[in-house]
Amino acid sequence: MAYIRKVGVLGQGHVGAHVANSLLVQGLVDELYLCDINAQKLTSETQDFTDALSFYPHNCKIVNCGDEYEKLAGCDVIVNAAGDVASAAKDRDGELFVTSEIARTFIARVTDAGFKGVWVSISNPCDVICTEIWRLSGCDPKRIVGSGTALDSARLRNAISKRTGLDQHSINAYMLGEHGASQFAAMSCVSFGCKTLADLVAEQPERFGFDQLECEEEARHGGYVTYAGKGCTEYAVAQAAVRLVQAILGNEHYVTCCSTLLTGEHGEEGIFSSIPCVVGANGIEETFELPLNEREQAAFRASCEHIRGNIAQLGEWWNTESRVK
Ligand SMILES: NC(=O)c1ccc[n+]([C@@H]2O[C@H](COP(=O)([O-])OP(=O)(O)OC[C@H]3O[C@@H](n4cnc5c(N)ncnc54)[C@H](O)[C@@H]3O)[C@@H](O)[C@H]2O)c1
Repeated sequence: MAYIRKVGVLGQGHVGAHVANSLLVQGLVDELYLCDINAQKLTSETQDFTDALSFYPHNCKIVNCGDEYEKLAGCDVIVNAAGDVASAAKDRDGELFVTSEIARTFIARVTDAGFKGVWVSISNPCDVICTEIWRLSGCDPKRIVGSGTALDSARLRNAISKRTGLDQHSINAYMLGEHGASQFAAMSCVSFGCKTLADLVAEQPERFGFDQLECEEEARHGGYVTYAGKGCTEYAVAQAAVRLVQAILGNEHYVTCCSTLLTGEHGEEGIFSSIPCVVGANGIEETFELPLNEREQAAFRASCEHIRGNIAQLGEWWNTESRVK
């Protein structure tokens, strides 16, 4: 019998709706379970997707789950896009108390209903919410994949592509650390094919000797350029998340930067943050530690401290409700 791919999406705002639509457009899902506390919005989105079924590559069962999170328990992957993006107008930390409270409403319920699949979490502050999912579910942390700096790394590749004329797909370049203001570019590890940026700077300085800090800044602030005119970012993050879902459903062993529980990488542990990861059927299959230079190592440490600072603001429920021993 053919395997039935089941995906749940929590939150049908700008991001969640685009995730659902992309999953359908790409034919990646056979059963789609949608949740939102806004019943009217959810009914409308479900209707719109259902109306489009004749035009997607194949049929799909689309289920309006309302706020009955337990109905997502049989999914292979649950995408968390629940939040309130208006609270993030100034920075992503603005949603800290909102999204952490929202996540508290569903993590234990989904877990207790027997969810055995992989979480792909997008909601901001992404690294804090991933850490919360781990603590409140007690599940194997490998089963939690934060979209993290997958999108910021794409922005970095765009910045480098513009300056070098090379295709984004041919550039290995990652933003590491928090999906937030403290992220940084691991420029010492950038390569094109197997050729390092440092070698190319020496060989073709006029083309590859671009301002690296300017590229890093473009990647860090790209989201705010988008947010300024739309009040949200949606297409790019949805594609980044759907790429992760595809890698999980296809057991691809896809290498990307995303948020994972640190277990000693670069001297850090106990929180989620972005480093290069191998993504497959079990979630995070493996992590890669990059040979960061001194500046980058210090930036990673500072970024992790920022995430810890946010977690520290959340109060005692963080510890009392934790299922991590
Ligand atoms: N990681 C990234 O790269 C990235 C990029 C863009 C947005 N985001 C984040 O993704 C999240 C969603 O963004 P958006 O623009 O779609 O926000 P939005 O405000 O448009 O939509 C959020 C949706 O979540 C729903 N929701 C709230 N509480 C819920 C609950 N308890 N259960 C189910 N649904 C609930 C709301 O009703 C709303 O429909 C935000 O946290 C945002 O900051 C992350």
